[in-house]
Amino acid sequence: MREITGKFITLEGIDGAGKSTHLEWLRETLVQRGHGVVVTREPGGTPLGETLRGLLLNHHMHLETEALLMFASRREHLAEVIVPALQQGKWVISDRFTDASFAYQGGGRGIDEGRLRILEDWVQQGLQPDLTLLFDVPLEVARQRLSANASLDRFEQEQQDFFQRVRDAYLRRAAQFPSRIRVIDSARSLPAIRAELDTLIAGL
Ligand SMILES: Nc1ncnc2c1ncn2[C@@H]1O[C@H](COP(=O)(O)OP(=O)(O)O)[C@@H](O)[C@H]1O
Ligand SMILES: Cc1cn([C@H]2C[C@H](O)[C@@H](COP(=O)(O)OP(=O)(O)O)O2)c(=O)[nH]c1=O
Repeated sequence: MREITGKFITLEGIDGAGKSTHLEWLRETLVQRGHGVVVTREPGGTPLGETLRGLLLNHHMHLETEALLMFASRREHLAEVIVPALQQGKWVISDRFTDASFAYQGGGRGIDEGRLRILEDWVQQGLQPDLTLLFDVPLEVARQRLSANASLDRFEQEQQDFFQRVRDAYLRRAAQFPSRIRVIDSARSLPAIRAELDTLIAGL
């Protein structure tokens, strides 16, 4: 297998935390530094993954089916997009990755963490992001930001207690992997957040 020479950055947080807002800025900043950059997302990132995303965001399904499809989409994404780009020395930025499965399917839906770890090992075979930016905001702030958005998907329509469990699970995971997952206080102004992101990516 070819060596991995690129860097893998993932963005995480509850819906409305501000991930998408920072994604384009991050891409431009890395391009300005001379890196080849691939921006992608989960669920999705490949033609098959985008079809699975449509089902995951709109169809009701058993909670374990949901978890399995998230990892099926991820398997395809790694094989078709993430690993080849990293082998070419590119920097890959993914809007969500496996921490989202631990937060939403684990924390939110209550799937046993051990089962998710089996899927993680199977699909990733040890590959982990170099840096995960966890955009963290209180639920009320995220809800207010989302309310500007007219059509909410199956996850965004969940109740506050669901998002509280998701946020708590993200923060537990950040405490478990402190050198990989950096918690960004996303209730601050955009310039303040960008200054912190700048420092974090400079350290990669
Ligand atoms: N730091 C911030 N301050 C004020 N508004 C923000 C901030 N970050 C994001 N927003 C706004 O909140 C909304 C949701 O942000 P978005 O990036 O789409 O969230 P996510 O991708 O995490 O669901 C958008 O309207 C965005 O402009
Ligand atoms: C990657 C992933 C996403 N999700 C959920 C979280 C989000 O609510 C949803 C779609 O993510 P996202 O792309 O952040 O939604 P949007 O485009 O509306 O900002 O998928 C999981 O539940 N598990 C996962 O493993």
